[in-house]
Amino acid sequence: MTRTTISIGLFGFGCVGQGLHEVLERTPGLRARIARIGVKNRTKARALPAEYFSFDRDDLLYDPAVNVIVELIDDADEAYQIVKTALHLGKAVVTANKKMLAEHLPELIALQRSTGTPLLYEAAACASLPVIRNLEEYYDTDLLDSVEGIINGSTNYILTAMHRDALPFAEALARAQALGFAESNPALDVQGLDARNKLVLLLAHAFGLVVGPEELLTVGIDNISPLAAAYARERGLTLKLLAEARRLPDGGIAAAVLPALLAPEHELARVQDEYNGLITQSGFADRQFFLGRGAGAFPTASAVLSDLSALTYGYRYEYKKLHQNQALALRPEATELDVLVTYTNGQSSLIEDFTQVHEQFHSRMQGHYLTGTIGLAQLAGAVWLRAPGVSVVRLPGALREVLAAASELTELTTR
Ligand SMILES: NC(=O)C1=CN([C@@H]2O[C@H](COP(=O)(O)OP(=O)(O)OC[C@H]3O[C@@H](n4cnc5c(N)ncnc54)[C@H](OP(=O)(O)O)[C@@H]3O)[C@@H](O)[C@H]2O)C=CC1
Ligand SMILES: N[C@@H](CC=O)C(=O)O
Repeated sequence: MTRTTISIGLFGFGCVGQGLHEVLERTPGLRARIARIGVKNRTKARALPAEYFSFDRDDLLYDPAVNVIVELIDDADEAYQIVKTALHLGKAVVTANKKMLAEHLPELIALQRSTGTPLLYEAAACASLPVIRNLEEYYDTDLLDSVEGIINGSTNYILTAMHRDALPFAEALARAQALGFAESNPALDVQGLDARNKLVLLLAHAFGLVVGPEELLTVGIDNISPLAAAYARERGLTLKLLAEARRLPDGGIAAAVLPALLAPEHELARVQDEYNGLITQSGFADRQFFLGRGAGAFPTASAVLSDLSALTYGYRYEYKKLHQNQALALRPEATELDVLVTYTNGQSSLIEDFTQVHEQFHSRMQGHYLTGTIGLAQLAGAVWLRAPGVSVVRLPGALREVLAAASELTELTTR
């Protein structure tokens, strides 16, 4: 789309939709105007005159004056219908809906190709951080080794408030909701599912690997035990929710979302409040660190604005790495990691799933913990992982290849 004037059919006038309205008012350089706004609740008071609003999606989708659909609603199923219809109608789409994208990515990529219509979604991963376009355009896939980071603003806000301000979990979450950072269903944030949905997008643009969200091991911050928190505190480690995707030496990819303990000098340990931080590691550029606000009305709207601007010069995702990497696959069975597991009585057999146990602690009052090395596939399939009273946290260190680790060990013992 290379029109100079964008006429927007905007779906959603909540935190991000209203943020976009204000951002557009204050950005006269971009010739974009909101023609109509699709919302759901007929009785809600609105900050704009009633004639702007419609409760029928077809009023926007089939309006010949609308040439771009911006989808900013909190209902992933309805969003999917809107986006699909818009692409079929040849209307460019900008969306921030990572749940909808992660659940339908293969179909939406195919649809962009068959209709020749662009679908941009920079705001859907890390809000204000320009990660998608960077991963898509800047890094050659052969040189990119890993992306790892804090990619959910609400959980980082909650963990910061609990650690720095000593707020209880429920109060910290309530503040994240009041500030507009959390999803309408905050379980998506605290259970790690929002980070998982974003990781699906990062995998596609970083490595050309399209996976279903359910293929990624995901553990949130809703189950961190007091014993795990005490373990971190006593050792001066910082708890963060991390998403990681890493190329293995055999060419496969290891990826997961897990709470993790970080040494205080780690860049990500210093990412506070709703900020996100993403580290890329690549062959020649080496280690790079992106930092910025990962949630909120204006930071998210700024990414939507950037996509709108990109549409005016004909930008679209080409998914180049997807074509280069047809054989790439997730390899959880070839990956291991070090974890801390805290548990209550009756779960002691979980020790059998570990390839190495480093430490064990048992207390009738405080519960039990062990630290050790476990395969990613083993962890993902463990029945005890979701059992009441069990809490799993990654220890410092990357996801790594099982065979490489084993051969390093042999090398060490034969020296
Ligand atoms: N908040 C943030 O920081 C970020 C949010 N996002 C994503 O942006 C999207 C919007 O989030 P946010 O603005 O926070 O959500 P809000 O809950 O603040 O607003 C949701 C909006 O969607 C509208 N809506 C819901 N269902 C429908 C429907 N069936 N038809 C039409 N309109 C509907 C609501 O209408 P009504 O006004 O009538 O209730 C409301 O205006 C989500 O996908 C979210 O994941 C992405 C990055 C950051
Ligand atoms: N709920 C999300 C909003 C932005 O994507 C988050 O907290 O990161």
